[in-house]
Amino acid sequence: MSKLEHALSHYDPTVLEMQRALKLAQDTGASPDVIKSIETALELVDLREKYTDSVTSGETEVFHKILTETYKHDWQSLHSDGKTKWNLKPKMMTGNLEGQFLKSIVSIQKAKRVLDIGMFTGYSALSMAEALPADGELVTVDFEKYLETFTGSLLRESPHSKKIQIFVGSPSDYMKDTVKAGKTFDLIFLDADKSYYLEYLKIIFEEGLLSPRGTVLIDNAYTHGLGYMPSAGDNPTRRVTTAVAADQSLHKVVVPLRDGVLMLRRKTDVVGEVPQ
Ligand SMILES: C[S@@+](CC[C@H](N)C(=O)[O-])C[C@H]1O[C@@H](n2cnc3c(N)ncnc32)[C@H](O)[C@@H]1O
Repeated sequence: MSKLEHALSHYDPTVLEMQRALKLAQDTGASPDVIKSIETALELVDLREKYTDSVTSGETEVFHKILTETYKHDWQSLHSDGKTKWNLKPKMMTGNLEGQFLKSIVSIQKAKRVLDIGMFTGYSALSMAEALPADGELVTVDFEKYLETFTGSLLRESPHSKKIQIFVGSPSDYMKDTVKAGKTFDLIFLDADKSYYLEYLKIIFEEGLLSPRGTVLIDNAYTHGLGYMPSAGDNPTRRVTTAVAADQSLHKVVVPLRDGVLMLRRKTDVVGEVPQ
């Protein structure tokens, strides 16, 4: 598979387990029918992904460039040389399927102000910015100083970058300052370090960062299975999803797209009224 296909199967634990089962079946001399059946299951996953991609709107040239440049870059050396805090990896990009989903939500929401936490090379930021009106604004936050120039120049390839503002630093500081300044966001996408999400959600819902009728999207609700595998034990993903599931003020839905996207809204914004 070409790297640029940017498929989900590389982190779906079910697929990894099926690949393991296939190898076990081959190594232990299982019947040809068993081997064929496992191969068919793996092929079906691949076909489903290709089908999903073929029906979904395709990516434009600028996104192809983001993908290509991100895959070409030597992130490992940057990290080893101390130029990035995180060992950044191309597979961290949201990619076309999720990008188109984010874009749809921005347009359905009729959002004018969007906050993107975890910029990396700007795939999610630009996907959402493309759906904003001309006077819309998207702020993308990342703690990696290195990305300011690298991602900034990639984003400038698109005219929609005029709506994008890059903030390098701590997301909670940015969020708190925004609340103090009396500004809100209509859509907030979280795609960074999950250990901080409960703190972000407090600022978003309790301190008022989210506009009335706003929406929050949290990426990696599955986190390669950490959200639901019994063997995974306690981890940041599960702490966030457990807290969210218990919060009766929120309407929540896990969208099983790529690594899972958790959509949150205030329940009062979702539950309709009964006609009198
Ligand atoms: C999964 S990537 C984001 C991918 C991006 N949304 C996209 O579509 O390509 C996570 C990003 O979050 C950033 N990050 C991680 N921890 C952070 C933190 N505590 N504060 C700010 N940014 C952080 C990383 O530098 C990385 O660029």
